[in-house]
Formats: sequence, C-alpha cells, structure tokens
Amino acid sequence: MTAASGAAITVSGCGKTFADGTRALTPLDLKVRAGETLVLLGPSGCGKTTLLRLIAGLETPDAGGRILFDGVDVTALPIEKRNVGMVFQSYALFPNMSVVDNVAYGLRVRGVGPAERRAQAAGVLEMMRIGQLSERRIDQLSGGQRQRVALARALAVRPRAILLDEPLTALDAALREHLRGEIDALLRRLAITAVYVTHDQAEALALGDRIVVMRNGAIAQVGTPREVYFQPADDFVADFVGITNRLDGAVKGGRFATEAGIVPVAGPDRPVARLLFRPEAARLCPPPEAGLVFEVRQVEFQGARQRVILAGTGGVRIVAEAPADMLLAPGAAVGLILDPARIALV
Ligand SMILES: Nc1ncnc2c1ncn2[C@@H]1O[C@H](COP(=O)(O)OP(=O)(O)OP(=O)(O)O)[C@@H](O)[C@H]1O
Repeated sequence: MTAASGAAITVSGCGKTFADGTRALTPLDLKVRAGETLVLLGPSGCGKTTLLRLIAGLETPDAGGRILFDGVDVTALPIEKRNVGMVFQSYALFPNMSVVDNVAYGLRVRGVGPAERRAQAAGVLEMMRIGQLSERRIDQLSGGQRQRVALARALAVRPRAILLDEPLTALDAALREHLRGEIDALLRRLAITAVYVTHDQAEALALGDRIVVMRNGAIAQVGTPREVYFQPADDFVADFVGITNRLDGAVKGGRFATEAGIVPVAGPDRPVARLLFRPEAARLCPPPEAGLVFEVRQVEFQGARQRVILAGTGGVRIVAEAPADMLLAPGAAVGLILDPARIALV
C-alpha cells in the first residue's frame, strides 16, 4: 500500500477565539512541507490541539484565517472533504467491531465496495504487522495494539496528510518508545505529510523533521530538532526543551564577555546578552587553555561519563559533562571550551 502523495499545508493568518471568548490562538502563519513530519510542541493549553483541529477542518479559524492544501483554499471544507487521517490519544475506535472492519470503516464511508475495502484494510494491517489481529474485537486488544489499529484506520483512506494528537500519551513508557520508533519508520516510508502534537520533548526531537514550539497561542520557534535543541530562540524554548546553562554578559567585537571570562561569538555587539548552551556543548580542559574558568563544585560518576557541576562568581552554576577518566577534584579550577556551533545568544 502507498499513500497518496502528501500535501503541502499552508496556515495563513489563523487565529481562534472560542464562543466563550477564550483566545486559543493569536493569528499565526505556518507552512508544512509535503512529506515532512512537523511536530507541534508546547505546554498544556498553548493551542497545539486547536491548531491541529483547524488544519483538520474540525474547527474554523477566526475571520481572515485561511488553510491551503497544495495551494488550494480548503478553509470552508469540512474534515471529510479534506482527505486527512486523524489519530487521537483516546483511540476513538468502535469497540465491538472487528479490527479489519474498523480499519475499513473510512473506505465504507467513501463508498468503496465490501471486498475491495476488506482487501485494502488487510493490506494496511499487514504493513503495520498486525494482520494476525484482523478478526479480533477492539475490546480484546492492548493499548499499543489499539493505537496501531487507529493508525492503520487513519492511513487506510490514503490521506494527503495524517494528523496525530498525542497518540502515545496513554501508553506506558517502554511501549511509547517502541511505538514511536515504528511510527517514525512508517511516516518516513510513506513520505506522507504528518502533523504530530505532543507535550513530550523527547518525542518531538525523535520524530520531527521540524518542530514548532508553541506558547500562549503563538509560535515561539520553528526549527529542526537540532536548531530548537542547540539554538533555542529564547529562555522559554530553552527551558521547555531541557537543561540549559546560562551565562549573562555583553557582546563586543565578536567576544561575549561574562564574569567567568570570554567566549568568541558571531554577530553584532549587544550591551546585554545571554549565552545558552547544553552540557554536551562544553568541553572541560586545564584553565590556561580556555577563555572561561570555573571552580569544580561537585562530580557525579555515571559510568560512561561524569556529570560535573561548576560554580562561577555571582552564584553562576553550570552543568557540564566530562569523560569518565578525567580527574576532577572539587575546589579545583577548570577551563570550559564551548562548541561555537552549539551555543545560542538571546
Ligand atoms: N471548545 C473550547 N471552548 C473554549 N475554550 C477552549 C475550547 N477548546 C480549547 N479551549 C481552550 O483553548 C486553549 C488552547 O487549548 P488546546 O487544547 O489547543 O491546547 P493544547 O496545547 O492542545 O493543550 P493540551 O496539551 O492540554 O491538550 C486552552 O486554554 C483551552 O482551555
């Protein structure tokens, strides 16, 4: 089975105010490229689901907002005319129907004959390696199996885009990781356009070709997982995507000056600047070799490597990593060299 080729989706000036006055989205623009997996990431209530439902056709945007599929305006089209597949956290399957009938359901609605829809549904179930479950009832399946069936059902109609709303949230951690890998492989193989909502940063980094980080109904940053991870646009994105070190200072003549020393940087002068970097973007070395010097505060041996807490003047605290065989004594001075490709100035 192959999906119809994925659509490029354009969201143009789409805001959403609900009947009770809740402003779920401020007008925003977004382009989803044909065939890519775009992840919407952000804390609860930031508007991810609302944006997904606008793309699906389950909600209409406020006046002025438009949704286009391959350049064609679909704003006025309801979900059944947009040819999208949807997968929800709560599987939304028919519990007393068989697996194969659930998967064939969308084809039935589209008027495909019984023999053909069963054959197509069987093909999708085979592709997802759950062909042996075809005749089971939904209430006889585990959570992971149900989510595979929900995914099969969404793909069976050969949609132009698949829209997934926290599909793994209800599953336990080990299964979540396993199914995440399967979904990733499947979406890549089908080269289908996918928009995937999650509040889990690990899921976003693993699945996304690009990630849209959202905050308060607006887009905080759009970038590849590496860009969002290593070059967060601001403190909010940095915090949301995981541990980040911060140094405050100023940029002058290609040098960022902070209390602990100097870091060469690209870009214009800024009287007030903050440098963000991950533990793994820093390398420890003897003090004379580095522009930045800190005091070792705490060393945790972790087997493959050591996690080191460093202290600077003014209460600055830095988390760094070091090879397992590096000798580091609390109280000693140590230099820090930052990988220029993995630092961000905000
Ligand atoms: N039908 C509705 N009527 C009124 N307010 C709504 C409605 N649906 C969502 N909201 C509100 O809009 C805002 C955005 O909700 P949305 O579901 O898009 O967030 P989310 O980022 O998907 O959050 P979560 O991860 O918790 O699902 C929230 O404040 C929510 O309470």
